[in-house]
Amino acid sequence: MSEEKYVEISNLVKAYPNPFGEPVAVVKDFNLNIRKGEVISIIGHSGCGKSTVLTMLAGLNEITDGGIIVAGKEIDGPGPDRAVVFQSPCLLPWMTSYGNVMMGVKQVYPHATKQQRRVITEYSLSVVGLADSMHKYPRELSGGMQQRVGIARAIALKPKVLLLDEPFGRLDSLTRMELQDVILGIFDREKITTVMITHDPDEAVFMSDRICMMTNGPEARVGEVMTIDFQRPRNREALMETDKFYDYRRRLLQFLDDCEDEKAGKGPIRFNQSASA
Ligand SMILES: Nc1ncnc2c1ncn2[C@@H]1O[C@H](COP(=O)(O)OP(=O)(O)OP(=O)(O)O)[C@@H](O)[C@H]1O
Repeated sequence: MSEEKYVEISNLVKAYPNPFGEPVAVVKDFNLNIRKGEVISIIGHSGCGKSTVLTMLAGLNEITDGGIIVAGKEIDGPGPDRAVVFQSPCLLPWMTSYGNVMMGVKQVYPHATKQQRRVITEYSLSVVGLADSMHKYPRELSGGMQQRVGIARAIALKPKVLLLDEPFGRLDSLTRMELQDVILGIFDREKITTVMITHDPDEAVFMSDRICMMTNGPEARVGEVMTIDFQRPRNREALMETDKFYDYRRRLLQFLDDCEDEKAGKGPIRFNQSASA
């Protein structure tokens, strides 16, 4: 298994039926290789197919054509090697934060002792800053805290790949920044290979090693991949003082503008030819 191609997405196609039942390829010939420990953001206009790609990676959405290999193994349905965090954490309301995380831990570590499971659960909750709220029920937690439980639940499974589908999408901007810092801390500590969907160019630049920009659908594909050359651990204030941050941000916005122009028939997208997947 190659560390350079820890995740290999090759010629991925997804077709959904249109109202007449005919297949329409929403995503077509989507190619991307992801290194072990790398953090990749996927950005693109609404409806281009970002969640479609992520749910195929999660094994929750059937692949029409092409394939995905994770750590040397072709994926075929969901598995504990890939943990997903959605916009809403969907916690079981009758269980505490601890209970919600423990539930997944029990499934993934059936042979661990009670003590080992307790350590994993408590560690995951403390990593997301919930050491003092482990025994609270979801109704006693704010939206941001609930999302922290969702993240703890995902990392407790020690996944090979962490999949984040707009994990901060429903949060106010302050909570969003707090959670971005929590996730960045996890990247630094756990070095989990991560694919994250976002609509926010600043978030993409701040958090990613590379940003995969998707063209508009139908037949959406990788338009350009931009490497974000900032050291980790990252500090928001320091990054935002660099010209590089704004150069990256400008390029992202330019790409998204070009996609809009292409859709409006104003001409082809001027992809950056030096970028590669
Ligand atoms: N189950 C489905 N059946 C038919 N069409 C679907 C289905 N799921 C998604 N689509 C269509 O596929 C396209 C891509 O949807 P997807 O949710 O992947 O886009 P997205 O980029 O994640 O959007 P957003 O940014 O708004 O969340 C959209 O046109 C959507 O309407």
